[in-house]
Amino acid sequence: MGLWDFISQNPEARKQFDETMERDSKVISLALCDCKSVFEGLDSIVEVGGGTGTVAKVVSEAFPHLKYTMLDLPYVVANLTGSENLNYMGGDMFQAIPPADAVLLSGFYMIGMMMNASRY
Ligand SMILES: C[S@@+](CC[C@H](N)C(=O)[O-])C[C@H]1O[C@@H](n2cnc3c(N)ncnc32)[C@H](O)[C@@H]1O
Repeated sequence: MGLWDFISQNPEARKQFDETMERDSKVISLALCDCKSVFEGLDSIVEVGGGTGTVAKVVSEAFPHLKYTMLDLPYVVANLTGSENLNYMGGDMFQAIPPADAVLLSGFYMIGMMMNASRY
């Protein structure tokens, strides 16, 4: 059983995973907001595997002109509420990623390396 299957069936493991990711994501968010040039010229962005939306909330608030879409598995985003420029979307990145000027992947490389998963 893979990591995502395991934590989808174990709510306590998912909670601990999300809390760990959120702590990490706060640091990433602050760094991203300090690098305004990263978002220059972009009207839209899709964050793939954004978890509970820590990065999405901070970046979409800091850059209100940006149409921000955050994609994660349907059960992960089911109870998240977006804003004027932030839309949470449930789906499978291996099936479809909505079009945008840029794609943001945060935390995937590290997890992929840890899992040695060929899908990453
Ligand atoms: C390493 S975490 C990234 C955490 C996130 N960047 C954050 O700020 O908290 C990877 C995320 O990818 C999601 N994920 C896993 N497989 C996915 C898939 N096939 N399609 C979309 N999201 C997926 C997981 O639910 C998890 O939230």
